[in-house]
Amino acid sequence: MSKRKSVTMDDVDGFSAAQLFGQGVCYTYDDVIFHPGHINFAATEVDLTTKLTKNITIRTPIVSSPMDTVTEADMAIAMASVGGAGFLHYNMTQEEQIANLKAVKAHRLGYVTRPEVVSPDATLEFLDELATRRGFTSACVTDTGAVGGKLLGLVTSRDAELVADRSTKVVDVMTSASDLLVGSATDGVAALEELLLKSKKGKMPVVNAETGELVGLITRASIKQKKLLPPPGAPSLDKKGRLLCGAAIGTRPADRDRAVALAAEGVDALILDSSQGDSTYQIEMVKFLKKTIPEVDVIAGNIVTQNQARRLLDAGADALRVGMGSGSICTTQEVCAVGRGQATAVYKVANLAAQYDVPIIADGGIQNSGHVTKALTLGASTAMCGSMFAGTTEAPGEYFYVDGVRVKKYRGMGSLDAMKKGSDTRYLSESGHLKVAQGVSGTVKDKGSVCKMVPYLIHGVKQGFQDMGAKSHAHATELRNAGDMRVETRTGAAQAEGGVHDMHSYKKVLW
Ligand SMILES: NC(=O)C1=CN([C@@H]2O[C@H](COP(=O)(O)OP(=O)(O)OC[C@H]3O[C@@H](n4cnc5c(N)ncnc54)[C@H](O)[C@@H]3O)[C@@H](O)[C@H]2O)C=CC1
Ligand SMILES: O=c1[nH]c(=O)c2[nH+]cn([C@@H]3O[C@H](COP(=O)(O)O)[C@@H](O)[C@H]3O)c2[nH]1
Ligand SMILES: [K+]
Repeated sequence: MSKRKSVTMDDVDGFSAAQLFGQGVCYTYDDVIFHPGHINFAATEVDLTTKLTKNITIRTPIVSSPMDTVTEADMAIAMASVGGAGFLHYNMTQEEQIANLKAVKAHRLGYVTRPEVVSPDATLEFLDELATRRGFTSACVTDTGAVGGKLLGLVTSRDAELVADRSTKVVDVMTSASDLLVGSATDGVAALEELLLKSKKGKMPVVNAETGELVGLITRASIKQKKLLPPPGAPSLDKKGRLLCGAAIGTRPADRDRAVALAAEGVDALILDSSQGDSTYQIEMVKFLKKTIPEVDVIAGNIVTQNQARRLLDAGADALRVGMGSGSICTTQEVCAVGRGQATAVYKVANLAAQYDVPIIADGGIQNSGHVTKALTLGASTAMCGSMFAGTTEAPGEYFYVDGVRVKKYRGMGSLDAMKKGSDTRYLSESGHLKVAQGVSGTVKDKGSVCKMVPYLIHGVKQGFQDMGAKSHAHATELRNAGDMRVETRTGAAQAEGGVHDMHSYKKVLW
């Protein structure tokens, strides 16, 4: 018999999530910290495949928020390309939102996102204006002035720069289609890229060989750019092989028409975009949508409690969006005195939604990969980001400089700024002329492309899962439900210790 005294452990080392979140205190991501688990697999083996909604599975558990400084077509294309999803905002007309959706659905991976296209009658002056605003050096010319029109030619800065008369029409200076290197859309992207590289040319329009209609553009610069990015992995696609795309709508009567029109163009999921989703308006809307366009999944919200969740789940919601006042630009908790700490909100709502087999989206307050990891391990199936993706190349709006720093605008959808643009037709509009903002407007730094950011972010999350000993989302759920995933709160000093400290100076470079 061994003489060594048997080793005893404290009865309680950390808490189960149920214990921690059942004490009448609400916490957010930074308040809580997870205990490491046992590692017997590599971080690269972690599978983060998850449900966006009841019927949609995606490989990358991150989505972009339907805000007018975050998600239009370019962001939705980029997010689906890296295996996540984007939700088009609706602070624009129905026609504009449909045009954005069509651009996503028409996009082919490997092609330039939304190539510049002009009509043959456009003047060089018009081209100059476009170039200054959008910073491009060439444009395809089609009979309709848009992708889908018959390709007539290509106009580059070289064709146009030395022409003194700026009222000259594009048709008079362009290189016509018959003299161009043109690819056929039936060829794969790899073959098209090879053709372009071999030709030593800079750009190649790609057409439908039978009709001559422009399908897209491949450029030497875009091939080079792709080589600099981490491999994106499998994209998120719909049943027809097109990029997945979601969109937001409201709960006003006109939003019913908008929803039906979006469904006709192939939208995959609709978010009912509200700060407080537990309303008769939303319940009626969920029921209407499930009856009228059952092929489209409906995401209801925002909510933060089980009571709110139950009503929306009973109405038939296919996913719930969780978060009230947690967003970086949100002032709802200050203005309205309602909301909840985001970690508690996610945990509590996820617990109830799991009983309906409905996934939840943790929306707002995500600042780093650790927050995504916490959201997912507390029960969210995806994390929704606003500020993290604002300021990227794919976010709407142009860059400008503030105190020498390159920035883009980022604003809350309930800010006065956004309300002026259009959401005032709904936002607190019951009060007539009185407008009380529930968000702010400001700027965020240039962050480069989301196509580069997301793969690193996801790898950070995979490392977090590995540290906790969870191989997948389902495994994390198992550990959490069994009480094997241990969690504690952190004091202010512990939080400070967990961050960078005692440095004279440092630079935080994440990847
Ligand atoms: N997640 C969050 O913490 C917050 C998000 N936001 C964002 O701000 C934007 C605006 O949010 P909300 O003002 O909550 O938008 P909303 O459209 O849900 O509500 C605006 C007002 O219209 C009323 N309303 C809605 N449907 C109606 C109908 N059918 N008939 C009559 N009245 C109706 C609502 O009760 C509310 O008073 C959204 O993009 C939202 O995501 C704003 C504040 C907080
Ligand atoms: O109180 C608010 N006032 C607003 O004006 C506002 N606009 C957006 N949102 C919500 O914030 C989320 C984005 O949050 P992050 O920037 O932290 O990612 C978004 O996804 C929204 O849920 C708002 N909340
Ligand atoms: K906030």
